[in-house]
Amino acid sequence: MPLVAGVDSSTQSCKVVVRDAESGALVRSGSARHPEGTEVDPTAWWEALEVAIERAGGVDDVAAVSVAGQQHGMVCLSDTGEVVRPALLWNDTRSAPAATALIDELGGAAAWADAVGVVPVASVTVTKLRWLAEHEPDSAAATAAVCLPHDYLTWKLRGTGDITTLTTDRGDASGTGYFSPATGRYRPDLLELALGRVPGLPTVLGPSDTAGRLASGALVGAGTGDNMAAALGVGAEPGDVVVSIGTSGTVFAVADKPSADASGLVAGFADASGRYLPLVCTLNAARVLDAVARMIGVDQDTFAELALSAPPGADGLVLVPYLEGERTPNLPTATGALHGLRLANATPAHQARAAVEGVLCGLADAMDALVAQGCRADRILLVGGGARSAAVRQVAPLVLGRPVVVPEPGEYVADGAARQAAWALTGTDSPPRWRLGAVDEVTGKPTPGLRERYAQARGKFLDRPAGS
Ligand SMILES: Nc1ncnc2c1ncn2[C@@H]1O[C@H](COP(=O)(O)OP(=O)(O)O)[C@@H](O)[C@H]1O
Ligand SMILES: O=C(CO)[C@@H](O)[C@H](O)COP(=O)(O)O
Repeated sequence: MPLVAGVDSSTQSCKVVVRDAESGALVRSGSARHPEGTEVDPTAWWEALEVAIERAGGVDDVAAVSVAGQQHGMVCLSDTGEVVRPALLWNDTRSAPAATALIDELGGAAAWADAVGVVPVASVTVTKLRWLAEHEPDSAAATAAVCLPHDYLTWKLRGTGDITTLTTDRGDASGTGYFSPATGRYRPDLLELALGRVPGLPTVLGPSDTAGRLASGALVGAGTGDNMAAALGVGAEPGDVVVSIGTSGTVFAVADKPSADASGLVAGFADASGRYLPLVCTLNAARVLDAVARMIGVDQDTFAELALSAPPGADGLVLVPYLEGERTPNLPTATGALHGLRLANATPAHQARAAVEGVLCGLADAMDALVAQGCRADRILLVGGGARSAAVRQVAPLVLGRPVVVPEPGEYVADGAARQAAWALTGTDSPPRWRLGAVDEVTGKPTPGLRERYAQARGKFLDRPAGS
């Protein structure tokens, strides 16, 4: 049976899986770390991809490969295909004032939601281009083409070196702020509004299209954004809500119609199957747990044990998790806060519990916003690195207020990319059916008063110190 490879070039690392194209069975895998920070030289992602491929036993024997990547990152290329400046990532908040200006200039949030399905916040690529034009005009002038992380890696894999051959897909393009998921077309006027001109853009491929070939002759699929790939990886269908706890916290659903939420809470993305992917994203998820584990001086497993040893609701201790500022709600200069501290709850266990509950309360708010947009939440699937935590798995239904289905720990973004590669190979109308594998259904009684207490606390925090 032919093999296919899927890549997840996410914020913290690059993961590669090699699977059987027909059954989806995992054959081998590898990963490599990415540099820290909210601006990263894209060549570091390429180097990490090469290492991860090697650790996965290479791709010389695969028949097709697809790349999924962290969304929104601004990759600027010169006319000879050199990187002009480090990419600004989805979690870089410096373009928040540019987002506000662009909203005003187009006539308000509803105008953006109608045009491209998203209301710009600092994460969205179009705001980063405005920041570039204002703060680094030389880099802006040197930018002959702009693309996204998965577009860049897909192009590097094909090795043409010619920026006119860049490709993307409608899923990732829908996170730029200059592509309309509803029409399937770029909005060059919005790009011009941001940057003052229209640089070269990747060609938008369909879900099972081929971008080109590797030197080995293997097909290169269209690739997509990491959340779109995760939806493919878990086989999400309308009625499913996926909650992903990675560097970002995301809550999303597959939908048959495009969405346009003028409140800006729900981003109306396209998916990787030809449908749509309304999504809410927070900047603060697994890394909040990492940070609190560090603060109390324990590893992940001890952190989870501590969190589960504290009572639900942490005896009133509430963590507002805005350590990175926040995107949903749109509070780019916010910081985190601990509220309700008393002698009785001043313990590592209470802090661990409050951290898990705080992150999940933010995602429960996100799920409410998604449901308010008309998405059904018949089944909730929990994935991402944070879902490896026993505390997250057990506390999730107590906060989300419904049973939660947890697939076996795995790399669902890379799996989704592999499934897309298999689809490019077969050329069928829909992606091949791969079995999801064992799932664990976790239930529990919702914690009384927890979300109300979080709602009381979430607006109370200090802003970041000036200049930081
Ligand atoms: N057992 C665990 N408990 C808690 N967090 C975990 C555990 N395993 C991994 N993580 C966290 O998951 C995060 C990485 O998740 P991942 O989905 O790979 O992120 P990304 O795709 O954004 O790079 C890291 O912050 C890591 O600390
Ligand atoms: O910005 C978004 C979604 O809109 C993020 O979800 C990024 O796509 C990064 O994903 P992870 O690295 O956290 O998986």
